[in-house]
Amino acid sequence: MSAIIIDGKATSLKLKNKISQRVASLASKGIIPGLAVVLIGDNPASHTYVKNKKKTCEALGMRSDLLQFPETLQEDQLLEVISGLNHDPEIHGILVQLPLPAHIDEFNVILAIDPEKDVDGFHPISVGNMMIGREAFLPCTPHGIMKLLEEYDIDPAGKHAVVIGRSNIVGKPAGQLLLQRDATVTFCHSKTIGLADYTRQADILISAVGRAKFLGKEFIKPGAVVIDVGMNRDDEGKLCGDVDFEDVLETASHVTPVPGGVGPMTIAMLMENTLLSAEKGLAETK
Ligand SMILES: Nc1nc(=O)c2c([nH]1)NC[C@@H]1CN(c3ccc(C(=O)N[C@@H](CCC(=O)O)C(=O)O)cc3)C=[N+]21
Ligand SMILES: [Mg+2]
Repeated sequence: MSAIIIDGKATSLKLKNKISQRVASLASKGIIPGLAVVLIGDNPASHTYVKNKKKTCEALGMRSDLLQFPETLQEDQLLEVISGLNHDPEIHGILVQLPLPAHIDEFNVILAIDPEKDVDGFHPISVGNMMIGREAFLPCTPHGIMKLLEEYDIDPAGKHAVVIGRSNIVGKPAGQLLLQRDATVTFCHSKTIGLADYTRQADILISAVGRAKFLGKEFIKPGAVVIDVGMNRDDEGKLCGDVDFEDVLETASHVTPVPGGVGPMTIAMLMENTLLSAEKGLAETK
C-alpha cells in the first residue's frame, strides 16, 4: 500500500476560490482587502515567497503593496514604516518578512504591528489569544496544516501528535492547535535524545526542522500521517522537505510533498487572515 499524497496545492485552490468570492462581496461594498509586505535586504528565497504572495493577492482581487528596503535600513526607520501602515485605513494586513537583518530586533518589530493587522499571527496578543483558545489571527503555516488534516478527514482527537521543531512560527503553535483538537502532543527538538523513539510513536508527525530528507522510514510508525514543513535544497539544488518522501511512501498512510504540500496552504491562510481583517473593518464602519 502506498501512502495518500496530501495535495496542498489543490486544497489551497479550493480555499482560494472561497476567499475570492468573499473578496468580491466586500468589493461590492467598496472595500478591497489590502496586504502590505515589508521586505528588507535581498535574500533570494525571500524574494520568491514575497512574489508568490503578491501574485496570489492579485489573483484573488486583493490589493498588495510591496515595500522594499535595503539591508542597511535601521530599526527605528522600520518602526516608522510600520506605524504608517498601522494608520493606513486601506491596509488590513501587515507582514514583515522574516528573517530580519541582525541589527534589527525581531521582537520589537512584531510588537510594533497593530494586533488588528497581525495577519502572520506573531504578535504576543495573537499568540496569547490562540494559546487560551480565543479568537485570534492564527499563524499561517500551523493553520494551513490543520486545514489539510481537516480536508483529508484526519481527526487529531486522541491521536499522538509528535512535532519536531519548537520555533514560535511553526513548531510551538502547530503543537498548540493540535492540542486544541484533543491530540496528545509531544515536542521534539535539537536537544531531544533518541528522536526516533518518539517519532515512531507518532500517529501524526509534523517535521519543521530544516534538514533535507533526513526523516526516512526508520522514523515512521506504519500508518502515520506525515506532514513536512521543511523547505530545503537537496544536493542538486532542488527544493525538498525534511522527509525522504520516496522512502516513507510505503510506511505512512498520508504524506505531504514539498513543494505542493504545506507551502501553498501557508499562502492561502495569509490571504484568509487579510480578508478576515478587512471584513472586521466593514463591521466597524456600519
Ligand atoms: N513574516 C513572515 N511570514 C511568513 O509566513 C514567512 C516569512 N516571514 N518568512 C519566510 C517563510 C517561508 N514562507 C513560505 C511561504 C510559502 C511557501 C510556498 O509557497 N512554497 C511552495 C514552493 C515555492 C517555491 O517553489 O520556492 C511549495 O511548498 O509548494 C514557502 C515558504 C513563509 N514565510
Ligand atoms: Mg508562516
